[in-house]
Amino acid sequence: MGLPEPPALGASALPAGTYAGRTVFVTGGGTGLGRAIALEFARLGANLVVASRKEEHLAAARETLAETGAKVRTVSCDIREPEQITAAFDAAVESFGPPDVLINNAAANFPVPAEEMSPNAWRTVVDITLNGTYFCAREFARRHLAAGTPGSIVNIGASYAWTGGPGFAHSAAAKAGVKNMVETLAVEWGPYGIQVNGLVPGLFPHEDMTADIKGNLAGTHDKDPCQPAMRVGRLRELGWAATFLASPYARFVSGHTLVVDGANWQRRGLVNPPVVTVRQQMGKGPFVLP
Ligand SMILES: CCC/C=C/C(=O)SCCNC(=O)CCNC(=O)[C@H](O)C(C)(C)COP(=O)([O-])OP(=O)([O-])OC[C@H]1O[C@@H](n2cnc3c(N)ncnc32)[C@H](O)[C@@H]1OP(=O)([O-])[O-]
Ligand SMILES: NC(=O)C1=CN([C@@H]2O[C@H](COP(=O)(O)OP(=O)(O)OC[C@H]3O[C@@H](n4cnc5c(N)ncnc54)[C@H](OP(=O)(O)O)[C@@H]3O)[C@@H](O)[C@H]2O)C=CC1
Repeated sequence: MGLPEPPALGASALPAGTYAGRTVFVTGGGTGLGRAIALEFARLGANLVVASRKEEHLAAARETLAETGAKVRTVSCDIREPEQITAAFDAAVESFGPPDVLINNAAANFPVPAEEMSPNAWRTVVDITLNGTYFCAREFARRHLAAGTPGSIVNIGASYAWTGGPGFAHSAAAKAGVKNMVETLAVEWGPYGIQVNGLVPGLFPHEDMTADIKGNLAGTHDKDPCQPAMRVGRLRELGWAATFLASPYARFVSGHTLVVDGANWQRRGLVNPPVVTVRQQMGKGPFVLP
């Protein structure tokens, strides 16, 4: 049986128009989870700013979000580059005024045994996932602090921030940093009216997943018997969680990371299954020095 299906796409837990006149800035909002989150804000009346590197992803955001009637601005931006983030926020202000909400969703990840990872591979993932998230939060907060206006930040995380992530040493370490940053920034910026929370998706397969991650999830299916929920997440479930966390109804929720994963990360057996190394899971033979 498992956990019941949620209400249909288009239903909302929040009143219609909750985000009317508000602007939401979503990094990586042209694909996958970022786009699903942006869509839920758009349905609730927000203006959307979507920032990422690739024009094809920005075009996908414009197409999806236009269907809701929302006003959308897309801007090319690599979140590793603070000056590009500043320019992206300038573009947002030009279109809609200062963003009220920042969804720090963009991230990078690929499976690789830790002993095989190049220094540049480590740096790249940490630079996008941890540094980029901080640079965006910094840009958002500096503008609000200077103007004396409130705001809300939601950082998208991953549950291996707590557990570690064999095969994902770079991303797991970066996401642990992202979760820790939520707790620090919520305290530092709360006095200025800025709420900072985290949102951790469980398994939410989608068509935009990179080939690496798709390969890693081969065998997963809709009614996944490996999940305590006996199913994977539905994208709208994440959209509802994000729009709640950033809404007026969650103003006293800050410094919290909400996990939406059907309890998957808590899963333990009475008896441990045999250990299968990351190399074996990836079909690799013994490590040899190059
Ligand atoms: C699982 C559940 C949790 C999910 C969490 C998620 O985040 S899902 C979200 C997932 N979504 C995304 O990740 C979307 C965004 N991801 C991306 O844009 C790319 O995957 C990126 C992260 C590589 C960045 O691109 P870029 O053009 O900036 O970088 P670049 O191409 O120049 O590579 C830099 C270095 O990395 C190396 N390297 C790369 N791949 C592999 C590999 N498979 N193996 C080993 N190494 C690899 C590459 O060789 C190079 O090192 P070198 O050779 O110089 O020593
Ligand atoms: N899908 C899942 O099951 C899970 C996802 N997550 C997290 O959810 C979030 C979204 O993941 P998902 O939708 O699956 O992944 P996607 O690969 O679909 O999305 C990643 C997005 O980040 C953008 N991005 C990547 N690098 C940069 C950069 N340097 N600058 C600006 N934008 C960038 C990409 O756009 P572009 O290429 O145009 O730059 C893309 O839109 C991530 O934080 C991920 O870690 C966590 C746990 C599970």
